[in-house]
Amino acid sequence: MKGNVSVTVRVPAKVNVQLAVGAPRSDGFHDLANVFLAVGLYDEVTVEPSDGGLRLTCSGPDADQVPLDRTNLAARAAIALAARHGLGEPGVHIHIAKDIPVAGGMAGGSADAAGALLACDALWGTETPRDDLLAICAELGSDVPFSLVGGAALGRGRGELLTPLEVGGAFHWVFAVADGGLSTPAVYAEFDRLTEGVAVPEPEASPALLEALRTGDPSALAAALANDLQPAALSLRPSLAETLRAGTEAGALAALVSGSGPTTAFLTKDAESATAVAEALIASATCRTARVAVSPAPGATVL
Ligand SMILES: C[C@](O)(CO)[C@H](O)COP(=O)(O)OP(=O)(O)OC[C@H]1O[C@@H](n2ccc(N)nc2=O)[C@H](O)[C@@H]1O
Ligand SMILES: Nc1ncnc2c1ncn2[C@@H]1O[C@H](COP(=O)(O)OP(=O)(O)OP(=O)(O)O)[C@@H](O)[C@H]1O
Repeated sequence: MKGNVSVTVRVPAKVNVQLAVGAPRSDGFHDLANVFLAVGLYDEVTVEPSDGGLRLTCSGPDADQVPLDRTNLAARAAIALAARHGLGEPGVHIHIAKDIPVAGGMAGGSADAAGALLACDALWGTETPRDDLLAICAELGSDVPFSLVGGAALGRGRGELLTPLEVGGAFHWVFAVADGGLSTPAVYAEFDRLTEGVAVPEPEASPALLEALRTGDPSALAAALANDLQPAALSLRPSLAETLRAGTEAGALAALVSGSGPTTAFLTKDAESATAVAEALIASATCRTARVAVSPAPGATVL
């Protein structure tokens, strides 16, 4: 074990620039072609030794929506890592400084899990091999491996089998944060309901989209953005259509629901346009707030 220092890890949010969803599998998950892009909105996870067993605290504007018991994904990550090394019940205080919208389709809980895992590994000096960390991430949730890795990646299987992707430039985004969250399982269930009786094709990554990422071309990426969960999120939250329209009318190149929503994402041509779209979205009163962010962002990083 290393000394009594604290360790802080910074972890990005994500947007799915393509989310192709297949038919439901026998284990209840869906096979995906999930093109993840990490964006520069971050949670920070700090861990330090605790005499009182596992303790969790959270700060930030949405902190009251974050569970502070063992169901929190960050707590589950610490418990899983301790078990992997036979350390028993972890004596650790985990603090989450939360800036990623909660239940917003931006993988906030997954970010905290990846952050806690990396931070505890550093605090405890357990030096877990990267592949083992990724395997623990995959057990914690389908989005968690990407939160560790960051950048851009294609996720196959249920999203946990990652292939890194090249990104040729910076993309400027606006994220409109909605009031309240959407449950990810509920959105997948709505996808199943809406596609009942329809032959759902095998999910495939779009070559045009991968090329747009590779060349860093925002107009080409805007034309290729696609989210198969968007009709389901709109069905559960019809008011999101107004937010999408407000951002498009304000000059965004393209608009889509982020993952399972209800956060909506707007790709813009540059930083100046992103600021203008964010201001217009706030003025439209079709969202709680709007945030600008640049991608790609690095994965979980010890500060
Ligand atoms: C919508 C996305 O955020 C896009 O990246 C992810 O697919 C969701 O990933 P996540 O929140 O890490 O989801 P998990 O915690 O693994 O699974 C939660 C629930 O979402 C549904 N789920 C998730 C991933 C997947 N490939 N198929 C699914 O059907 C299942 O009902 C599952 O029980
Ligand atoms: N560390 C955490 N931060 C936020 N929510 C958490 C955390 N751990 C568990 N949860 C629970 O998970 C639910 C989903 O929160 P989260 O912010 O991860 O959603 P999300 O961003 O929509 O996830 P995804 O994009 O991966 O589907 C919350 O409503 C909360 O009850």
